[in-house]
Amino acid sequence: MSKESRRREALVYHAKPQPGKIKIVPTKRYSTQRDLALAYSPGVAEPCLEIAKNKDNVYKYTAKGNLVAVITNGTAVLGLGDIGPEASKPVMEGKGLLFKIFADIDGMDIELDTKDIDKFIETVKTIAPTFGGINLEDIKAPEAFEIERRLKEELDIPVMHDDQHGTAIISAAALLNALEIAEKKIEDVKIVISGAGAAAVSCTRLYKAFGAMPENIVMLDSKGVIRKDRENLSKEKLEFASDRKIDTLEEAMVNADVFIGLSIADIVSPAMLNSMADNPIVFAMANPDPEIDYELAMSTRKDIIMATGRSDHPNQVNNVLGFPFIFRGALDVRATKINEEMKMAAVKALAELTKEPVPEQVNIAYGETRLNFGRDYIIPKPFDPRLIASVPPAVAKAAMDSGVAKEPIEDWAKYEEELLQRLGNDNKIVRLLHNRAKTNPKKVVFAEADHLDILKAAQIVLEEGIAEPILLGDKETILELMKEIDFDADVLIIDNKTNECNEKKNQYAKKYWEARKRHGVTFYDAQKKMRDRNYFAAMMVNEGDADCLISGYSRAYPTVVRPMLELIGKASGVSKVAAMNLMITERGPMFLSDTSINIEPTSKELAKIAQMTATAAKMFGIEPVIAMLSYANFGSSRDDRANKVGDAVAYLHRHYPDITVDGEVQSDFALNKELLQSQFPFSKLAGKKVNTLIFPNLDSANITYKLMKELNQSDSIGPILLGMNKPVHILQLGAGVEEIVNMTAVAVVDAQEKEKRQKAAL
Ligand SMILES: NC(=O)C1=CN([C@@H]2O[C@H](COP(=O)(O)OP(=O)(O)OC[C@H]3O[C@@H](n4cnc5c(N)ncnc54)[C@H](OP(=O)(O)O)[C@@H]3O)[C@@H](O)[C@H]2O)C=CC1
Ligand SMILES: CC(=O)C(=O)O
Ligand SMILES: [Mg+2]
Repeated sequence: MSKESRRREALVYHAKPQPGKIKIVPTKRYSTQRDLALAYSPGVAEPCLEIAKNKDNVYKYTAKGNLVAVITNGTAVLGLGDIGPEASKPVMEGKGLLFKIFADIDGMDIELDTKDIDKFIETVKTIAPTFGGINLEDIKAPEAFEIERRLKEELDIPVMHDDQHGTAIISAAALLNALEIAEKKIEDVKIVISGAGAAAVSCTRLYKAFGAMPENIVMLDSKGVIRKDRENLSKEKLEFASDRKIDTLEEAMVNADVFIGLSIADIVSPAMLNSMADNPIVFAMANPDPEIDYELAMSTRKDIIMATGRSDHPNQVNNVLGFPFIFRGALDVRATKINEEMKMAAVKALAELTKEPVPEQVNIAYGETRLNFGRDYIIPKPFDPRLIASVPPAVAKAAMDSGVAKEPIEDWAKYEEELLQRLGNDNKIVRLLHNRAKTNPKKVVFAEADHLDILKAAQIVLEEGIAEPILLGDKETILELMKEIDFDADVLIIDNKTNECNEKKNQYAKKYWEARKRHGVTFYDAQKKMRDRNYFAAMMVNEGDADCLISGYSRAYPTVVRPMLELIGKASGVSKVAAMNLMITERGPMFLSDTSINIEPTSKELAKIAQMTATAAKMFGIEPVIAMLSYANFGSSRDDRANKVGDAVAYLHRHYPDITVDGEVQSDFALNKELLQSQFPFSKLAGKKVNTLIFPNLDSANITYKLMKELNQSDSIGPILLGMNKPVHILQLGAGVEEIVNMTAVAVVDAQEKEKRQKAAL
């Protein structure tokens, strides 16, 4: 993606559909008069009085315990410098977003319009009763040091300057691992630190705590090497002043083993890298642009172990890996501080986690085939779901052992489960899907490309690397709409209504006629059909001119399914196709079938639908646990409709013993694992978390998924066609851009899977 398109995309991302990145939502019922009488006057007086009696009750009755203030004055925003409180707000909202998605903490950004240390401290102290923790952010040194020190002394909630300690923790973990790979000892290595601000000073202090020798360290600020004989050094700079009689970065880099960049962009040259010792470790962490460009560094030396603060290269050494998890652990034991012991525990947990086998879903999420501890993987990836279960417990335990925890944890297994549940409702599965598509993008024909939303989606999938779009539709309209959204990429546009396309139309018509001539289709009919974009698009897929097809945006579902069934047909061994919806729910992703095709399936068809749904769930990296739903439980009714579901289960148990499936079962039992365990302990679902629901007929499935979508605002992907011979997917009438993008990713992954199966069959 070019810098200019990233700029535009970032601005639109922040501006639309509503400005900013976070909002506040209520967590309690509020619909009736009775609810409001509890939420507000008179009921609200009761918790007020309890808290007035004992301040600690504020943790029991309010959101304080999970609320962290992200506070700045905008004086050192990323590497952009002193850009002021308003301009820093997107970064602070971003931290709030990261707090939420990685650790389920509510992060509230607060931008203060003051550079006066006392005023800053006084303000934070005044608002501190609201919060469970204070995350100081992007405040320049040396003010940041005094602000943090005094607030830590004067407040009894955890206070952490993220740029200092978050960065120190992450970079120390990465450094320890990089040194292990380079086979060097921290006591021996020569370290150059570029930057002498908040981040650099704290990082260097922590490296010293892990064994780095002061005489091996050279630190530089904007004026060059910080020498002991330099005048007017702050006390923090003096702490790292060097005896060496050198002045420049160029001189400092000669024979250095480690370069730590916490300063500004583009100050390291290839020549400097070449002057470093063997297996040099280079952490160029300035944001958004590092001290040396990643590609430039990697092309300069092959033996380099390189990291940046950015997410678009391997080894992202960025405090995003730290602050969400450190505060999670601190809040969960009501720590009064974040102390050295807690920081060291976080470093060790991160360093050790890197050496554990990486779960497949992390590989998929990052489009990697096999992440393994080594030069390109010295620190876990932020989307690693194991982080939440590793770092907060380590931090919480250290808080307890060092005596700063007010509410110690007793049941660690339960705590770990609670941590994992906190992340149940995010968009991991969508991310996983997109990243999987990106590993091997396919050619997708959009059969209704002369619609704005389709074009917007096509632009996104192209720019994201999910797919290579082919735009089918009225060329003039397409070009006009593309101009409207600045979609200026060179993509293939096909207008099957024009004469330009006659050759292809004839070729496809001939093929179609060959296949259908004994079904009453004349060559003239076939030619006419090829003017219909769904027929034309289906032939493109059949003939290999496109890998997948997306249609249905502007037409009713059945009118689009029909030509697809006629031309593309079912996969071998499939008697009936079906459709599945993936719902993103509070309890995690759920697969629902058959939501769109089979009105009253027989028991055998129902079994087949379950089996196809199981295969599709695996495509999303999820092991299906299937409940076959009914109004009855395990033979409690002799009615034909309940028997049908019971027979389907018996068929599945006989023919597909590896699938975890049971029923017939009512939906409340299926979704409540304790209830099921207590009443039907013999069931294959007992004690398991059901993630796939197979409905007895189309009425129940379709009504349920639409109700969930509308009532719960659950995101839905689908209906995803199951059992087709080629990756063809049909949108819901008027689907939104996000839905179209997601369906395109489904189509691409479907194509990848079909390709894999074909290769395996050869
Ligand atoms: N990857 C990550 O997780 C993180 C990265 N960072 C990055 O680190 C950088 C510094 O942040 P922070 O410490 O908060 O900011 P500060 O403002 O506290 O410090 C900036 C430091 O950079 C020094 N500097 C400026 N120009 C040069 C130069 N040409 N050569 C050497 N040093 C120079 C300044 O020198 P002087 O003292 O003379 O003014 C100052 O010491 C930013 O780019 C930020 O994005 C920060 C935190 C986390
Ligand atoms: C990552 C971060 O906090 C910074 O660059 O300031
Ligand atoms: Mg920062």
